[in-house]
Amino acid sequence: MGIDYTPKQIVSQLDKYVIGQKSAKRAVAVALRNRYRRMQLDDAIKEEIMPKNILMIGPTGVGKTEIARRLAKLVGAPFVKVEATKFTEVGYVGRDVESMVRDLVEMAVRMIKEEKMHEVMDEAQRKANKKLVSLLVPQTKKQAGIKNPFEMFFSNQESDQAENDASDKDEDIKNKRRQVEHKLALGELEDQMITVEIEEVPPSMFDMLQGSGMEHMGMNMQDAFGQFMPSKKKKRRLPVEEARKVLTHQEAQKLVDMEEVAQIAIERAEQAGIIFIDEIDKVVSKGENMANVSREGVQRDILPIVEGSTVVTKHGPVKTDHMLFIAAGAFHIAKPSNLIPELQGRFPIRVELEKLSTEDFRLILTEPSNALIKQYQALLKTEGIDVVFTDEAIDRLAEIAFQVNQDTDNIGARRLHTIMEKLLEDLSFESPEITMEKIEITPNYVDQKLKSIVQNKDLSQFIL
Ligand SMILES: Nc1ncnc2c1ncn2[C@@H]1O[C@H](COP(=O)(O)OP(=O)(O)OP(=O)(O)O)[C@@H](O)[C@H]1O
Repeated sequence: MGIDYTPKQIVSQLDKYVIGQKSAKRAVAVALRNRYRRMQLDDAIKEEIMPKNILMIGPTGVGKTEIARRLAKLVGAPFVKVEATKFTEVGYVGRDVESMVRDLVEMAVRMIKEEKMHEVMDEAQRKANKKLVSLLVPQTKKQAGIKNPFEMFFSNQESDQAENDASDKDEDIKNKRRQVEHKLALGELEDQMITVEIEEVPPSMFDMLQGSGMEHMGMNMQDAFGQFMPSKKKKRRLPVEEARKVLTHQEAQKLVDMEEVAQIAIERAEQAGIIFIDEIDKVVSKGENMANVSREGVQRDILPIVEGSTVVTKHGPVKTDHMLFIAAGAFHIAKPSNLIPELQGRFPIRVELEKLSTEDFRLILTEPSNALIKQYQALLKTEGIDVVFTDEAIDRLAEIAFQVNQDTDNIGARRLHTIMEKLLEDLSFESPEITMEKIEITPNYVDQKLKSIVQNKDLSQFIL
């Protein structure tokens, strides 16, 4: 799935979402292609080739995460983003570094489960429809006694004789079921209320211990306690239309072999997983005090995972050797050379991301497939309003974003989110009552909504 993209193809796909940042895009494209190249080799040499991890250096909000996340999506690779600062050294309270691998596997399991559920959807739907029929026309007299919508259609057909004569009754039920099936197929029973049983799977001991730094203990405890935590069943009354969705989901879950899912997920995480470690520069020490020593400890703990080790997860052991790690940081104060040497060696590809210019902001607002302006336009269109931005208005917004970033904190393209929200706040509130079909956003409109805030530094720190 996309794994055979050439680097050029990858870059051009990334261009759809991320403006500029050419060298970072090229680096991840090559890393991905190398994976594909490795796959073509025979096992002996394949095992020898380790992925070349990437260090992205650049200020906040310039597209580091976006590039990695889009890349993963493009090729169906499991992806997690973690903050290096959330980890503490082994033995201290906080997340242990291995949790990033467990999170990746969880992500892979969700992904594969979704894929598998999709594959069995037709069969699940057929089964759900069958179940709906038997809920609407229960088999036994006792069940038939439960008030159900079917009675509204067929209760007059029930007779004492049918009660006594088993085969007549069977025939009767068959007929009723056929009729209900027909009505269901025609969509005539969609609003009927029925009672369905919903199974709630309780969290496992392992899940409960996640994040407590005691996950490894959970491995054994899960076995010990698992049997005391049966799944709960809850009854809910729902219209047929909703009940069908619930039943289809339940049937699909039953059809999916979770052991197979776990196995494929582990393989996918091992071979294609991408772990994005943000704020790596914040765990860099200069060795001056205790706090710094503990930061270095985090790097030492991360090292074996990046070098390749086996992490125990509830789905089984996972090897990290061929996962791709992308570490990122602003490196304003610390430098990559302040990382412990072994870790530096594991991130041989260094790419710098550029600060974003006014022109970049203009492009980010308009060009990407998911550009903010397109998103707001789509939202307001649902109220029947066409919001049109003049080129000058977009220029003005880009200038404001740039200026506020300079005057307050530079949060990169994230500034555009707050600015757009403020700009369209009133319109979003009033749009259901507005009768105009087209609203033009002009530089004047932009100034009217934002100028006073931009000019007041204290205010813009809070609002924009
Ligand atoms: N070059 C860009 N092109 C398009 N959108 C961008 C770009 N840079 C940032 N954005 C948008 O800004 C937001 C933040 O970007 P992103 O998460 O990539 O930041 P980052 O560089 O990883 O920063 P941090 O390290 O603080 O997480 C996202 O919504 C992203 O879509």
